[in-house]
Amino acid sequence: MTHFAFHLDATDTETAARAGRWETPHGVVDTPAFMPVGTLATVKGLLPEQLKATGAQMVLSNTYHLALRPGSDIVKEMGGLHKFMDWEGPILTDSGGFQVFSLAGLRKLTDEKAVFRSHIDGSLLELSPEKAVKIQEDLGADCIMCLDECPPANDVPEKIKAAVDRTTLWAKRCRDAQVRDDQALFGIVQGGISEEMRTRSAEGLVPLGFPGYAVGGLSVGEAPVDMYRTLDFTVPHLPVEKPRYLMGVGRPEDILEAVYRGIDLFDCVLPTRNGRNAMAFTSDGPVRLRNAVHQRDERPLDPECDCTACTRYSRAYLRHLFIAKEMLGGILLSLHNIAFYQKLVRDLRNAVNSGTVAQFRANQLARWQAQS
Ligand SMILES: CCCSCc1cc(N)cc2c(=O)[nH]c(N)nc12
Ligand SMILES: [Zn+2]
Repeated sequence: MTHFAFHLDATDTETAARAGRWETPHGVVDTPAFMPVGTLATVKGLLPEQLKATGAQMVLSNTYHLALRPGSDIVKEMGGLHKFMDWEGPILTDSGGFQVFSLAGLRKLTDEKAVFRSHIDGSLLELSPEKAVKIQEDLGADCIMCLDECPPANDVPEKIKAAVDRTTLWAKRCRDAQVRDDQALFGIVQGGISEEMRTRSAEGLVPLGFPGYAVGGLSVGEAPVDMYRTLDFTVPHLPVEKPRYLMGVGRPEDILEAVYRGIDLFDCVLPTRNGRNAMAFTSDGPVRLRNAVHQRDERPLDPECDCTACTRYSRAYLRHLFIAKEMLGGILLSLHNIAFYQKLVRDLRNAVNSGTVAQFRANQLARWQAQS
């Protein structure tokens, strides 16, 4: 693995927060980093140059969806994901397991593989560790994920344990199935909200020597306090010198709390999904643009934001676009929300470098809570 290096530039003195740089074959990722989700090889409604202008360096795509449509073979024939979607920066793909459990009609799950029905045409498909790696090698992302089993947060302990052990078994098979040497394969820690099971999962995965580790199995319905407590006893088991990725998280306050606990990488559909639904994250909390209160409001959405939506348009105009069902509304608000998340992680990086994370967290939470 000659193409990756993670440099820890600063670690906060009072908290587990850190700031670093992750070198990948398609460029450097400054951490903490937020990765916009482009499930079907597009961050919905945004051109790559618009995305780049927000400060986003790395984006996500989804193995399950792309394998079903257009097919990883076609993406490979077109030159791989970077060329296909014209994104020059680093790309991460998920392994597909999470979507098989959450989206597809799971038909059969054994240690060997998962058999499921496509949510598109109902055809019977199967996903094994070896197949998940092969699909991600064909797609050509820089960072790929092991096939894992993510149980519901409130599943019974025996099922959480079984998912941990299957995830470790599958991680070994994924590592042994790799052919390319220019992709970083991450192990995914499972274990629900149980300290014993999280420890079991980390102690099974860390000796396998992955170049980075993801914390999976969270943001699946557990209470925020349970997510934060789980991070408190999971992150210390992960190697300090390797990147840590918290999957599917989250709200701005969740990212704040997770950076505080030592997480480096994040992805979440909230900025783009909420943007398409007229909900904006701002420095003073959420703003719902369809609300009549904005009808004659000439102020910008967020005076502390320098994105296109906030520098060129009023709240009145943004509300008009949504009421008129104009597609520009969803585009502008997706752009703004991603710019908001990029500013949040940028401010957090600066707070780590200046040793002020605890103060930044207290001030930010007070400001957001004052509005809710
Ligand atoms: C493009 C989607 C990226 S993150 C999806 C995701 C989200 C959440 N919340 C958990 C998991 C998980 O436990 N395992 C896997 N593979 N993926 C997860
Ligand atoms: Zn903005």
